[in-house]
Amino acid sequence: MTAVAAKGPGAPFLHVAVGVVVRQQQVLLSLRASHQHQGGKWEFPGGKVEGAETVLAALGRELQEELAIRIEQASPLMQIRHQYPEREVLLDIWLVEAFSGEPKGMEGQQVAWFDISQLHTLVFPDANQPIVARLQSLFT
Ligand SMILES: Nc1nc2c([nH]c(=O)n2[C@H]2C[C@H](O)[C@@H](COP(=O)(O)OP(=O)(O)OP(=O)(O)O)O2)c(=O)[nH]1
Ligand SMILES: [Mg+2]
Repeated sequence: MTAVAAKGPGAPFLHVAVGVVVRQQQVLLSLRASHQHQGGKWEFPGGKVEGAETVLAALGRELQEELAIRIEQASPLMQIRHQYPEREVLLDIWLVEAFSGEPKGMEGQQVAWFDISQLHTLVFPDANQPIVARLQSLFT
């Protein structure tokens, strides 16, 4: 069962597996559909952790479903707890250092590679700012 959205301290939060897929100095992003929560913003691909799944298993499943790639090597990068007005999320963020297949938007979403040095020009969900900062310090 997926944790449901609710407000306030101690309330259930949404556990989200997030993949920072890197290749050379670039990172892969997907555009969230306008009808989604935080729609119209660029995201790191991923999605909700389901049931008893590990975060890495959830990430593998989501990257397969959304991009048709298979993770070959990944390591934990950071966690971010963020309270949106509508819901609280725990982003479990992994660096995906190797993968097989060529990513494509399997759910009709726009996907693109961006130079890490250009990430500051894009609009991300509010929770993501620390990820962008970390990547810029790691890759420059
Ligand atoms: N994937 C992803 N989600 C993010 C990022 N930043 C951020 O705040 N989120 C939030 C937005 C959503 O509230 C939540 C992800 O939930 P979601 O509903 O899109 O997950 P999902 O892919 O399982 O979607 P679905 O199958 O239910 O459509 O995490 C990010 O960089 N990537
Ligand atoms: Mg998703």
